Amino acid sequence: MGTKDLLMNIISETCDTNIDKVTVVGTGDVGMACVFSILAQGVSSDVAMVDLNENKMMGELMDLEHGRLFLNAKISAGKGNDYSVTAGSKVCVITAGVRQKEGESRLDLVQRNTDVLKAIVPNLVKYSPDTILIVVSNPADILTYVTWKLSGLPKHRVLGSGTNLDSSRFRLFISQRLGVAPESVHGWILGEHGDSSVAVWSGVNVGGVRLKELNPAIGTDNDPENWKSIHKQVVDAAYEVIKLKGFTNWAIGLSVASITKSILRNSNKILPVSTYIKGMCGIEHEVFLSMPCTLGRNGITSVIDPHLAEEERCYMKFSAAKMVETASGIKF
Ligand SMILES: NC(=O)C1=CN([C@@H]2O[C@H](COP(=O)(O)OP(=O)(O)OC[C@H]3O[C@@H](n4cnc5c(N)ncnc54)[C@H](O)[C@@H]3O)[C@@H](O)[C@H]2O)C=CC1
Ligand SMILES: CC(=O)C(=O)O
Repeated sequence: MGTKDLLMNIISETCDTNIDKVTVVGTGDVGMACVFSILAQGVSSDVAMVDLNENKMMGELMDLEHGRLFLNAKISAGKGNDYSVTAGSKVCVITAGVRQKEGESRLDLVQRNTDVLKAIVPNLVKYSPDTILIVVSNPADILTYVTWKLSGLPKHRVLGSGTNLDSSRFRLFISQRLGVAPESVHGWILGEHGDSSVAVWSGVNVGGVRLKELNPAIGTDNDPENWKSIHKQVVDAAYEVIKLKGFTNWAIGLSVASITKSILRNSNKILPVSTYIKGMCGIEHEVFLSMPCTLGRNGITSVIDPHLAEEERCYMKFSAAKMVETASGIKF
């Protein structure tokens, strides 16, 4: 008898299945920020990772495992392109692909990252047919559409991380002007995760008071206080961070953890994520853009009609037209 047998009497098999399993594809800067936020916040206790760059991924796995004493979670990694490790995932987060270099827009990445998705999405669905897919790779809205097409999954189980991040930036910048906490500012950025995003100034409220009632010109060019510049700050935010450190990762990691948590906890929380919006806001094309969506273990269970002001509706249509134009050139 060995030490283990002398120490313990085995009375049943350990349970190897976890209803909250999450896979993250891509263990670059964004993927690892997602993994770390999900683990550190206890969103899931079973995280699998896949990346073509095997050395980087195994290095990340070992580094995290050395901290398992503090995480109490199972962490696994599929060697090379082995997706069997992802089997049974309730949520799969796709962060693989190229990122913007200084001067590039998100839309510039569309064909390169579409090609990357072709190698990933069928494998995820093969091993986790009941999964919910969250697309983070850029351009996130178009790639969510591509993922939906490649996966064959119903619309409510394919979503993009969308403007959950942009809305976080929006609420932060408003909160900084007002000297309150970001969570006490209620405001939404909808539409594209990117340059044509739509700031819903008509709905921004703090302490139950709509700022538009106090300052009817808010968000317009006629506002002497120029609150509109905050939206420009949101649009410029990623470019500014990329200029300074080469990429963005921490905020998107936290944003993805919050979306994942809302799904796994069956929370019915409403978050701005990228979803199929044909038929909404006068949009007639098959596009994915961010709208306030209710999230739970079935994925997206409802989409809120944001009752946009006329000008905001025009911006939303412009955002949709931009997506259609960019998507029309891609081959997949
Ligand atoms: N939606 C959002 O809010 C945000 C999206 N992003 C996007 O996330 C993506 C990833 O960015 P980073 O992590 O900074 O890039 P990175 O270069 O650090 O990591 C990308 C990883 O993808 C892996 N990869 C490439 N092809 C693969 C494949 N076929 N299968 C598996 N793994 C593959 C690479 O080996 C690499 O490790 C970019 O497209 C970036 O623009 C970045 C920040 C925010
Ligand atoms: C890079 C990017 O999409 C972001 O940080 O918003």
